[in-house]
Amino acid sequence: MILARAVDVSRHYGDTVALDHVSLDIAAGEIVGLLGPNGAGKSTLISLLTGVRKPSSGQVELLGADPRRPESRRHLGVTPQETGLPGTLRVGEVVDFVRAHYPDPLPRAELLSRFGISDLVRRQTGGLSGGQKRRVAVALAFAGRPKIVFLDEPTTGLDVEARRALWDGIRQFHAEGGTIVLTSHYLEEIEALARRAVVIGGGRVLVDDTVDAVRGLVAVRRVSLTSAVPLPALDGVTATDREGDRWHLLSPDADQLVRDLVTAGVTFTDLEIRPASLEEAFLRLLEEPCPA
Ligand SMILES: Nc1ncnc2c1ncn2[C@@H]1O[C@H](COP(=O)(O)OP(=O)(O)OP(=O)(O)O)[C@@H](O)[C@H]1O
Repeated sequence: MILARAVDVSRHYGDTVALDHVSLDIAAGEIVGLLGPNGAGKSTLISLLTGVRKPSSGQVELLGADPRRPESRRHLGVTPQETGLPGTLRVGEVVDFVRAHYPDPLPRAELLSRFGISDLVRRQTGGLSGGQKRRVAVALAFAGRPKIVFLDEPTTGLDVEARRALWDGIRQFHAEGGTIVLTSHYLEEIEALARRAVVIGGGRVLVDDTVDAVRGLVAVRRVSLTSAVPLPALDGVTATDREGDRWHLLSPDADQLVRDLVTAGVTFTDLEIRPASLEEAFLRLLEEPCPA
């Protein structure tokens, strides 16, 4: 059963094309990770699927109907990238306020304990730290026992322990049959939660595959070295940057690259190899011919 669907959807903001003919189905029981660089269109896609905005063209569906209809939205939970909590209310009061909008909400204590924030129940939200506010905002998406939840960068800015507590809450919801779409800038987060990853870049779906497959695509190494002489053309190198004598090369196979450098007789010093950042890997994907 398809819970959310985008069919050939585009969305423009003035001259900016935020989404460009995107099609996507989210089936019941899935956890789908949306990945992509800043400005790729992830938040826009979420805003269309949750009925906050309308597409410029194409169709969106939530639970088989227009996401703007209250009947569809009753089964929806959302935590946008930025949320405002009423600062003078206590966490317990905010939770009850949100719960009151749903026919069969989770009990307050259960919701708080699932997301590891029971100790905050009597605190005014205005006095919470940024990370604590974020945890409350994410928990609120689950208050009404939704069928599908959209989380836009749920754990950005959280420490490791808080992140794991939120992951546990998300996993429990999924284990009970819930469906989740989340965006993240951390591949680690998508790996921890999702099986399917959709990479969005320049408003288009670049890759829609298993997390394992996407990990393979973005597992690029950054090889840095100092060499006074220009480097020869090397197999597998997808990008080269030079700052004076310092060279930075991107390659999926750093071991082979180093062997090739030695074989080519290049004299180098200060060799450094590290994983390329996700942003570097996405830029590389964006430069490749689009498989979608
Ligand atoms: N309200 C708006 N008005 C004008 N342009 C917008 C608006 N919202 C988004 N955009 C533009 O649309 C494009 C897609 O933005 P979007 O926020 O959907 O990307 P994103 O993938 O969520 O990025 P990030 O990872 O930075 O959150 C960007 O070029 C952005 O500047």
